[in-house]
Amino acid sequence: MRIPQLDHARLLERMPDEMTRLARAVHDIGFLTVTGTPLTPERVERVLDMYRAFFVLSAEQKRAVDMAVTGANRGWGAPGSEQVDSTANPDFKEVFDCGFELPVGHPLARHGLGVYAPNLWPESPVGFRDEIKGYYIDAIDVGRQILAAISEALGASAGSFAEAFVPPMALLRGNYYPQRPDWAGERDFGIAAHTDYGCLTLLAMDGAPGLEVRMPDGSWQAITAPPGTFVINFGEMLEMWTGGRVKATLHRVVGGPQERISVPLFLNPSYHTNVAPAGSDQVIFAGDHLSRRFNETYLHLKPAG
Ligand SMILES: O=C(O)CCC(=O)C(=O)O
Ligand SMILES: [Fe+2]
Repeated sequence: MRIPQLDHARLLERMPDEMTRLARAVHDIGFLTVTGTPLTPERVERVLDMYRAFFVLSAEQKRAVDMAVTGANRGWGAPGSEQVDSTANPDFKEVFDCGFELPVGHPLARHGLGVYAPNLWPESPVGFRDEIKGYYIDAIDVGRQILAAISEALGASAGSFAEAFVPPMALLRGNYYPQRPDWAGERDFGIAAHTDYGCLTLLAMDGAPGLEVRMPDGSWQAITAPPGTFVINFGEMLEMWTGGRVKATLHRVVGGPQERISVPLFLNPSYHTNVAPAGSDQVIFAGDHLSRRFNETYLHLKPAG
């Protein structure tokens, strides 16, 4: 089975064969690639270069924006700061996370919610904040367009979906994977097997190999994409919300001889969106699910004890 390759323009035009392929991809594999979005290869290269220039800074410099001394997940996450699989060791990747900042006076701002925590921006590299923030905004738009197409492909109205993402708890991450370390054993991963927590992940990467997807037959299939092609997958909330019609698929990075940078945009709905199966009488707030998963996986957010 192959991971389907879709075209953004054809999805925007709602071309029937592309919509059918989309509906199958979200259900059967839960992974696909998309080309032809407004996020050009040159733009993605610039974003990758910015993250690369940040990650090569010394640990001492990066510590100025270390999320570990905050109560949230904004800024730098050192190697070993996240454990996405409790049966594996903490991941050897390092990350930089930024998220949605609520406008001053927004009703949710009063609650000091970690999922809308203020961003931490490094002083170096120059231009980092503008480049990354700009990409964050535009990547959310592309993610929303793909979600709208999915909602229509599944027979729901795209409009009813859209308001659930205002304001989004979207998180943009830069992942840096060094070469797989000499000391790494069988429980050590760049990122251990996990499902993403939210709805849709729009994942850019530098073209180096590393990502593996758990296929329906249980095998791990390698996938890579050049800048400008996006790997799309789905998270736990969308699987719940759609009653399993969209799959949240396991994936991992074992790591190899080549270092690697990837940039996932995790598109999550607004805090009070009910992501319980549509039509059920359960209530599961998106913000509660996301906070719980953050608290389980970021070592500095784990409750003591
Ligand atoms: O690096 C990758 O390709 C995947 C990253 C990932 O799965 C994640 O950050 O959730
Ligand atoms: Fe992931």
